[in-house]
Amino acid sequence: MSSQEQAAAAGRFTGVHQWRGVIEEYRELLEIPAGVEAVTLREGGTPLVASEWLSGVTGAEVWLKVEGNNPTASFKDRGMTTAISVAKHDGAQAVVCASTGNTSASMAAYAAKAGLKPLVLVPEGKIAAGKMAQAILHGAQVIMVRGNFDACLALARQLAWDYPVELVNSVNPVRLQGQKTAAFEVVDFLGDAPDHHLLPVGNAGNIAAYWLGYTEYQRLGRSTRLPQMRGFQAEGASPLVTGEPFPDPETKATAIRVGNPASWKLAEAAVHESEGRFAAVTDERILAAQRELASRDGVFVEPASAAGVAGVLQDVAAGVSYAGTRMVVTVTGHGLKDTVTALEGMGPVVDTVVDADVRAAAAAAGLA
Ligand SMILES: Cc1ncc(COP(=O)(O)O)c(C=O)c1O
Ligand SMILES: N[C@@H](CCOP(=O)(O)O)C(=O)O
Repeated sequence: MSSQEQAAAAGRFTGVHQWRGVIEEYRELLEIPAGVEAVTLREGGTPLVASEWLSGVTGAEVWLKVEGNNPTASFKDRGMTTAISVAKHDGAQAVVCASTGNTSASMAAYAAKAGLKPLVLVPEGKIAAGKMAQAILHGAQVIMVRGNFDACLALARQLAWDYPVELVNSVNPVRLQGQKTAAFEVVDFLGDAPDHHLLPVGNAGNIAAYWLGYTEYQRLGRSTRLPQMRGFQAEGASPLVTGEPFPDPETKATAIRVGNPASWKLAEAAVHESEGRFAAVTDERILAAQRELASRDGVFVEPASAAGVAGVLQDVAAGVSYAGTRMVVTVTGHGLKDTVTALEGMGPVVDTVVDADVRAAAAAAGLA
């Protein structure tokens, strides 16, 4: 017996297949130049976690695609490995992005790994502390802009146009190449595409990327069907629902506080071609969904990430039937990124203080 076989027999991790990151796992399906060396933090390979709670609520088989398990704790890493790898391959020295937080955290991490200079433009006062800390610790130069995300993106585009710095927002098509691998993983895991795929939508690159992935897999014969794509936006930032840009988008789900999504047309095409739809969910529903997901399924996501879950609950309350179907709901980023918003509105939840005494603790816990 080889040492690997012995380790496997003993039930230990053998390293037979260590996940290599999305470029090496799916290189032949990615439209990136041949020979690009992967700048990777072993992103992707995230779990599909069965949600007994949502399955019970809907009568469907519901899976959560938990993207907070990526290296910088959001789905952005899938696109950043490709964008930064190609930027480095092409000789870039510096990269820039506009961000509501997660893109900046991801870009900064991959730029650090690649030895590139990261420059971040964020809307002043609207970035969760955890994301800001990530960008700063990874060495980004962070510039606060008096304006919203859409203004930051316009500025980032102009900077990349006028100066030697590569734009790595999702308007860079290489980003979507990486992000489409989430759809590949769903099919690889489930054996086929689900009936419905639900997810939060902000700048709209991700829903476009999933659709790209699903349609490519079907064309390759790796799946037999396509899911209906259902995108959920925060009510105060729901241009894809109303059909008009929001000049002043507002939502507590700061990650999706976007008034004029860059991938508007691609997202509309995904929804139209899949016979899906967009819908808006209120901040109250988003925050309630975030709390329920954490307390019922043990999955802690940031507010924006709960928009798809809020959408499922809203649909069911409105009489939409998912019964008997198979659904995937992407939860896009980890809850630890924004603990302030998570605890807001919960009141004094930890207000019991006792001496280090077992009887006092038992009495306070209602055990005695
Ligand atoms: C946590 C989180 N969820 C959802 C989204 C929305 O993704 P997209 O902008 O690709 O629509 C973003 C970023 O926009 C995000 O950071
Ligand atoms: N939520 C995003 C907004 C920018 O998205 P991108 O996918 O176009 O980079 C963020 O995290 O900044």
